[in-house]
Amino acid sequence: LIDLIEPFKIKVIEPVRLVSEERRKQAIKEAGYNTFLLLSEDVFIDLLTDSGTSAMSDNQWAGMMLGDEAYAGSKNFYHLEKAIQDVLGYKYVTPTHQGRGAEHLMSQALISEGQIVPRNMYFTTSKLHVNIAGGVMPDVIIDEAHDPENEFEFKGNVDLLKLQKVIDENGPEKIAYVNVEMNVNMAGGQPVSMANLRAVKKLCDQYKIKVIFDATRSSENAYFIKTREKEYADVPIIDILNEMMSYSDGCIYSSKKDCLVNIGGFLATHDKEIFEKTRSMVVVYEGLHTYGGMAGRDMEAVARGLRESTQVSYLKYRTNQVKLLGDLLIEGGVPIVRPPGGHAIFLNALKFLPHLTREQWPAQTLSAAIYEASGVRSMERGAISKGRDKDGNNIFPNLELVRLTIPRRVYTNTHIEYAAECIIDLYKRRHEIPGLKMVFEPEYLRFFQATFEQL
Ligand SMILES: CC1=C(O)/C(=C\N=C(/Cc2ccccc2)C(=O)O)C(COP(=O)(O)O)=CN1
Repeated sequence: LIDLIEPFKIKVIEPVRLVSEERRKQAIKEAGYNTFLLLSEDVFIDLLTDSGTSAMSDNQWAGMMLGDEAYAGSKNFYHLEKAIQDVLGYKYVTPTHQGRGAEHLMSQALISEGQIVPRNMYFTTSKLHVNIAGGVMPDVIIDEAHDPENEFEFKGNVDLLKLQKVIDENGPEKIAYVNVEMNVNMAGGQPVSMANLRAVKKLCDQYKIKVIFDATRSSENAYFIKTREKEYADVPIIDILNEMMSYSDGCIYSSKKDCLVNIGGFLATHDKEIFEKTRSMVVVYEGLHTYGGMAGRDMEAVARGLRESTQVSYLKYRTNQVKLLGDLLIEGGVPIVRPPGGHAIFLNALKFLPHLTREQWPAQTLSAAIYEASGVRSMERGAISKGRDKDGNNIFPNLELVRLTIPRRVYTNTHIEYAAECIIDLYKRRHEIPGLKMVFEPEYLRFFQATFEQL
């Protein structure tokens, strides 16, 4: 039990309720079988996302009362800048309203038309901002990441041969930067090893290619380095993070995850030129360079949350709660991506619903069926999220997944056990679940607003 014990006690609660099965059937139908379109009040346990859904600490809430809402030079910005310098080791900080703001600035600053941004594995908004800036984003992740059952403990790693091939085939000048995400979301929350980060930087330095991290879940990645790379077993998380970031020129960071806040983002860099480019743009798209679309109080909460996210007792509890869900589902025979990720458990919808064709959208079907059966909300992370190729054809990735994403410091292990029990019950009657057909498809990031009907 000691591995699961919460390093906190609860001071404030927010009531949740399980609406009737009849209401759930109606609600998911009204939402077009798209969990993004459900009303929060109809959701019992919300495992849609870990983004912006964490519980803040008393330390962070106290910080909210210390918001310096000066338009320019807010002291909370300097607290945020100092926290990033201390925890991540970057010298320069450009604040943004959330991760997409940082992705927008970074891609606009570094990419010119036709350039390439190799990334271990795509993330939807990251890829879209690279495309908007005129670039393309080929995946260079190791093959193991595409095999849900493969238990390699660093499935987020960059495949150095694939990266070398992209450089050789296109020439280093065509590479805008190499982009490495930590605890790779679309691969199942899978970490990158320190050894791999070091090797990627060494390779890129040979060609003077910049390395930009997506550090959104880097504290959890640091914890996996500490527990899985033996030479780091006794190294403090903050030192592991500093070393990780030393193998990059800069990062984008959606503070809504590991920084334990409900809104916020930033771009941080060692490179004065990147800083000056993005700092000049932030005033056009996000706000002044000392608030970037965040209130002073929000910057204070991020500064305090980033420091809190390096506590081993918290990271141990957090990642073990995710693993508890994974272990319960494995025990119940439910096919999931292994090993359990840092922020979520991903169900293998192809194996869960083998009677459906890809055009019946197994992952979309499963996420809707889970809600109807249990009031638990999950997120489709398969072909609907992947979208269409440049010829307009649907892409059907190996990883047709449903993500059960655990918010930080929010749910108890009883909630986790309830979700596991309901999904195991659903698995037993999986052949009864009908597929879906898409009846509305928006132009951008279709997974947010597409609607479906049962076949
Ligand atoms: C690795 C990574 C992320 O996971 C990320 C956001 N993730 C999210 C939120 C989301 C975004 C798009 C579709 C579905 C859900 C997540 O549910 O997983 C962003 C954008 O940050 P932003 O949401 O603050 O703009 C950048 N990088």
